[in-house]
Amino acid sequence: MDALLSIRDLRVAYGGVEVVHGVSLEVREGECVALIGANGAGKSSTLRAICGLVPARAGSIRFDGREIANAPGHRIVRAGITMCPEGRQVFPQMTTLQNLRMGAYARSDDEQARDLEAMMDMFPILRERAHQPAGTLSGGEQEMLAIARALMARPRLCIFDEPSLGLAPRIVAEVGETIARIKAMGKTILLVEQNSSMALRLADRAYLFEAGEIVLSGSGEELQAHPEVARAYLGH
Ligand SMILES: Nc1ncnc2c1ncn2[C@@H]1O[C@H](COP(=O)(O)OP(=O)(O)OP(=O)(O)O)[C@@H](O)[C@H]1O
Repeated sequence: MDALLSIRDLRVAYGGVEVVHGVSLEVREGECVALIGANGAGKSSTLRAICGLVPARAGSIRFDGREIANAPGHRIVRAGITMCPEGRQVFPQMTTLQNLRMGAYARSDDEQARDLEAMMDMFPILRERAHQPAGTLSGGEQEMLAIARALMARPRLCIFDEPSLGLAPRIVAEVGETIARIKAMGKTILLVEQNSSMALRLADRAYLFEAGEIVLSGSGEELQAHPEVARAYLGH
């Protein structure tokens, strides 16, 4: 079976300086795939190129059999790719409810109402905070809101960029459980995470980035057991 997302020889540059040097990876339907590696290794730049937020200097990004490299952002969103961005990026002045509706602005009112209920059931704290400006929510609550807002788009591929960043350990565990639940719902997930042990526990497969290249790939378990990964990224 063809992968849902298939990247071949992707190169990304900022102002002529290349930071992603020919990356190839795949995400199959229903999989949770993690990208791990040190700060600045090129994981976020790879995600940004998939979403059309930075240009692909070279290479191919195929989603559901169609080329999307350098396609306009709205076409990529319409194809079914939704990003839950680093730093949550909720709209601080808008209420929780308004933020959630923004996730589904392109869909019918009936569908929106149904999904809003489903999200409030999945994240009871968001029901409690429904009419509160999102900027007044705690970091963990904002992360849940950002995840729920991404799901409101009913994505075929849900991309998470550093969902645990800056959160207390207890909340990080909650975010991990949430991603596991989303995976159990059958969603396809691409996850970038500094917390390598959480990412590798969640992931069916993972890729290790170093200096703009993929240097290792395998199942989450294989990478957890790999001596170099254990030493450099898991602190064992
Ligand atoms: N907007 C930008 N302009 C110029 N250079 C950038 C820009 N964004 C990222 N870079 C550089 O590109 C390289 C790859 O960064 P990227 O954010 O993709 O890495 P990362 O693996 O996701 O790390 P992090 O976890 O810090 O986000 C780094 O050297 C970074 O400094």
